[in-house]
Amino acid sequence: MRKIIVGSRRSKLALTQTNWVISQLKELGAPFEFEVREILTKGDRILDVTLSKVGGKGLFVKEIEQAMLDKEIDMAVHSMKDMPAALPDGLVIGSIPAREDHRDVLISRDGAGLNALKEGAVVGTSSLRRSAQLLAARPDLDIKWIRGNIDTRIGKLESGEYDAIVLAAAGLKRLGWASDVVTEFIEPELCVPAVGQGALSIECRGSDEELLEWLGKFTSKETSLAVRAERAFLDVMEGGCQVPIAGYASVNEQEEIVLSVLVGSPDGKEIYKERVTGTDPEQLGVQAAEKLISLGAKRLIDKVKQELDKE
Ligand SMILES: NCc1[nH]cc(CCC(=O)O)c1CC(=O)O
Repeated sequence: MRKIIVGSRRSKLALTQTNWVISQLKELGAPFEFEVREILTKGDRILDVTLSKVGGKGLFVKEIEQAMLDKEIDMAVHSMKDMPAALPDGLVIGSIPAREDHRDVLISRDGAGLNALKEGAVVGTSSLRRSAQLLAARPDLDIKWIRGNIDTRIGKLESGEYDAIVLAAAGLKRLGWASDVVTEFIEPELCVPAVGQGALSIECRGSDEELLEWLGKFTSKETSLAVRAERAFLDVMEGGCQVPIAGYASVNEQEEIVLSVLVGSPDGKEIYKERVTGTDPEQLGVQAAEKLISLGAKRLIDKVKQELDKE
């Protein structure tokens, strides 16, 4: 029986996602043995500075992709939102399973939701996207950087370092946290999620037809369409981590893709937002990007990039 080596980051979330995919493949009857090989990525090593300053997207996937090209591993399960828009030659996304909750959540110490947080409350987040949109809704908030895994973040909230924290619902749910730890689920109308948030990407070599055949069996058609539209948008914007960029799509009852996108300044004072509907995911992503660009979003991205280069 062929042995599939699955590369994974060492975090609890990454290993949980990896083992979930393996169990799905086994349940489908895939004729493979599996071995999980842990890989330490740059994103895991760098914990002391904001990720936006050390090269943005791709930090969690590059080493894993190299190991796949070198045939040290055969496949890997990533959080879709950690994947850059472009894949290296030779690798493909073999499966996009059905999406987990796409929303961000707020967890506060005293049970106050976003609107009820006290004036100047300290809110922990590690994403410019969240910071921009939270500040657009509540300019008085004191956004403070927070990193570490979910347990660490909740620990920092409980110790009083923060009045509230904002993180992805999907991570919490996958790790089995009960939804009663959540104070408020933040809908996309208030905070557009990150491109790919809540979705998984199963990557393998494009030449591995045997594995691809099995991976294709648990692809979700709806999630694939949505994520393709979001990533086509991301590909045009090329924002990486430096600029707050958000994109979320779903498929409606008429089987059309509805894509909401946003670009803003980190302080939330300048926000560009659009919603487009269509049937071709790649065209729709490009159309959304062009709309934002015509509103002035590209100027904002270039400005933020220049400011970072100066530092
Ligand atoms: N930024 C890191 C990250 N990458 C993927 C998830 C889990 C949620 C997901 O799969 O989208 C998280 C945690 C978070 O944002 O709170």
